[in-house]
Amino acid sequence: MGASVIDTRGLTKRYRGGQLAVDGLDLTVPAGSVFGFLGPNGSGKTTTIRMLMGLIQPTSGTARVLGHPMPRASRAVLPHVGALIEGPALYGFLSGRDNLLRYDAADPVADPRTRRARVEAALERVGLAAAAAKKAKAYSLGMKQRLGLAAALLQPRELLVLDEPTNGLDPQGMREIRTLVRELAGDGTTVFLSSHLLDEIEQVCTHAAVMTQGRLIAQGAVADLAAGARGRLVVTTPDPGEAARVLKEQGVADVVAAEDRVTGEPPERDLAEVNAALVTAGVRVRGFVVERASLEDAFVALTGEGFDVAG
Ligand SMILES: Nc1ncnc2c1ncn2[C@@H]1O[C@H](COP(=O)(O)OP(=O)(O)OP(=O)(O)O)[C@@H](O)[C@H]1O
Repeated sequence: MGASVIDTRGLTKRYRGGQLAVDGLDLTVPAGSVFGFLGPNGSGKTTTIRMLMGLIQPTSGTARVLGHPMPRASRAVLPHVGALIEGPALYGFLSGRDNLLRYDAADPVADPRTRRARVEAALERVGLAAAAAKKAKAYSLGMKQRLGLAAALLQPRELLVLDEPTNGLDPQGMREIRTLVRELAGDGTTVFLSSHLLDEIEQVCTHAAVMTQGRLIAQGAVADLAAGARGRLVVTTPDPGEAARVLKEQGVADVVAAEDRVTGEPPERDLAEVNAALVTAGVRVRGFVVERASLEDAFVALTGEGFDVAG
C-alpha cells in the first residue's frame, strides 16, 4: 500500500438535474491519519463519499481507494473498508448482538466459524457488551450509532469511512463517538470522517480537507491549516476604549472591544512596540498575547466569511 489511502484527481459529479455537487476534487488522505472532511451542509461531502465507496459513478475524474480505482475495484477494496453512511440499518426487535450476528451472516466473505467471537469483540470494542442483549429499539441514538460502528468493525479494516457520525447525537453521545474514533485511529486504522462541525474536526482529526460548494479550498495537517492563518492579538485591560484607539493607531486591523478584552489582527511591526505604545498612552495592560489560530480562523481567512452551517 502506498502512502495515501484515498487519492482523487479531478473527481467531479454532476447530477442528472444539472446540479454540480462535486467539482474537480483532488483529495489525498495519508495512511494512518484521522482525516476530517469538513464542509457546510450541501457542500458535496456525501456525494464524494458515495463515489469513493463505488455507490455512484463520477461524471469525470478518478478515485483510488487503498491503491485501487473505484468503482472498478469495488469488490477487491470494499472488504477492507468499514463504512457508516447515513446511519446504520437496524432491526429494532432484535438485540444489539443479534443484529450483528445477522449482519455478519449476510456478508459472503465472513467466516461463520469465527462469527460469535468477532461479534463479541466488536461489541466490546464499542462499549456495548453490557447492553448486547437489549433490543436495539431500546438503544439511544448514540448506542445505535455505536452498534453501526461495531458492524463496520466485524472484520479488520484498513480504512473506516464515517459520514457525519455524530449527527443528531447529544453532547454525551458525541463524546463517546469521538473517543471511539480516537481509539480506533490509535490501533492504526485510517479514519475518514465527514462533519460540518469545525470544533469536532479540530478535536479529533490529524488532517482535514475543507469543502465549500463542491470545491476543495484547503487540505493538510490540521496544525498546518491553522498555522496558515494568523492568530489574533488579545489585550486584556480595564481601559478598552483607549486601548482600541491606540491599537488602531499602531496598525492593528479589525479591532473589536468587548468588556475588558480588545482583539485585532496583529500588525507586521514588532509587537513590543505596540505594547509600549499602549503603556505610554496610559492604558493599563493586564494581558498581551497572540492567541493561536484555530481552524475556524483558517477557514475565515480562506473564504473571507464565517463558517456557515445553515442548511
Ligand atoms: N441524488 C441527487 N440528485 C440531485 N442533486 C443532488 C443529489 N444528491 C445531492 N444533490 C445535491 O448535491 C449537492 C451536494 O450534496 P451532498 O449531499 O453531497 O452534500 P453534503 O455536503 O453531504 O451535505 P449534507 O451534509 O447535507 O449531506 C447539494 O446541492 C444537493 O442538493
